[in-house]
Amino acid sequence: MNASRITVDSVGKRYRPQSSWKARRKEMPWALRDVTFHVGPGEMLGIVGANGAGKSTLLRLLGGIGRPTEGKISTNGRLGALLDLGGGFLGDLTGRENAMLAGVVAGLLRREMNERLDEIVAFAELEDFIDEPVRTYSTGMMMRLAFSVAVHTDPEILLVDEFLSVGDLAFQAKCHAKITAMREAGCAIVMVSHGMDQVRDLCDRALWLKPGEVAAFGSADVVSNLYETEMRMETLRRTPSGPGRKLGSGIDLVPRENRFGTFEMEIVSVDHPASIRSGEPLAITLGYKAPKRIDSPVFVVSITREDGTVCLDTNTLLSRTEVPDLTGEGKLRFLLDRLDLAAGQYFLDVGVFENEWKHAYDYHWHAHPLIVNGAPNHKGLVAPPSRWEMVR
Ligand SMILES: Nc1ncnc2c1ncn2[C@@H]1O[C@H](COP(=O)(O)OP(=O)(O)OP(=O)(O)O)[C@@H](O)[C@H]1O
Repeated sequence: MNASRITVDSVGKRYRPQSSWKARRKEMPWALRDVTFHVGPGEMLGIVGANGAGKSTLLRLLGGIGRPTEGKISTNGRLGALLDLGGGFLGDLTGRENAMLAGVVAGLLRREMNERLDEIVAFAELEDFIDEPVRTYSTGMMMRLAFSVAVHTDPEILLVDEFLSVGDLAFQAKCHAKITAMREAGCAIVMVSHGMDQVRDLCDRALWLKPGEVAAFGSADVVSNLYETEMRMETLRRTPSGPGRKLGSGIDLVPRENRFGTFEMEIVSVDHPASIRSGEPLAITLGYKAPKRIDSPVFVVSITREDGTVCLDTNTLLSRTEVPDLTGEGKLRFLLDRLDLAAGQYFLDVGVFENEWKHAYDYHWHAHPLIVNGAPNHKGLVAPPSRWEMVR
């Protein structure tokens, strides 16, 4: 039981150029180099890194697709892989037929799959569509089916590529619960993710890849913090110095003081009440301006206390709000049904980020004050509705 499910020893991968004789003589760069780790039963490893860092290459190698150019990978256990969000399905076959096929490919008998199909379909919430061809499915439906099949084939090793970024919140919660149950049953999981919160929440350890090298490997908390620190440094490096700008609300924004980013896209207005009573709703409307098209940026809102304590920190990725590619000017609203904070002085920090968190386009830090009044019967940070009762 204690033996590793996955052992990766000094693995490197260099693709062979396919195109011309001339290209073939040129050496390709290493897509991966010197990667070493192991994943034991019940452990979960997150792989993080920017585009082209080698995450999918590593996941594919773990799944037995292709061979490492150097080093050795050994796996010990039945493999379930979810590498391309259901892209492996055949469009003309129905959901049921595809599920059956995927299960048999994963090593189950047809009889075993027949017994599990109802459960698979119910988990994927596709009862009404399972006999339709999958070409009529949305990406979300395909992903739900692929995930459901993968987790119902009793894998001892599960490889997943970004699956948790698709689908609604309720389904995500179900996936999380299923993953926890699988880990408790001894399944080793490797997940590629761009979301550091997800890595922190779900994974024990994380591997940060940069093109051709391992940038860090260790506890999920430490590695995701390092990754985020690098993102902050990159934002600072890219922030041009220049004149400040006054927002309509009278707020002064000064680059490198309370404003950071490349400013390829800007937050041009932040509308919110200057003060609210504890327990009231809060709406923050962000006006943006993007002279050139920005691919699905991530909007961020956090509420911090004067002393730097973060009271709330959320973003469109975390709340699974799809932000389309944006050009020109527009607005976006963040709504909090109630803000149960203790009375005091807070700041709304707002930002818009590159969709893989590589850097900020525009981030306003401690520029927008918010005063919370009321809540006389609470000390501390939060002040939800409360009462005392004598128990007899
Ligand atoms: N089949 C292939 N043939 C040649 N080069 C490839 C192939 N697949 C990937 N590469 C190259 O290997 C490197 C790593 O790519 P990989 O897709 O593994 O990165 P990634 O971290 O998964 O990126 P992304 O987040 O964009 O999916 C890149 O330089 C890529 O161009």
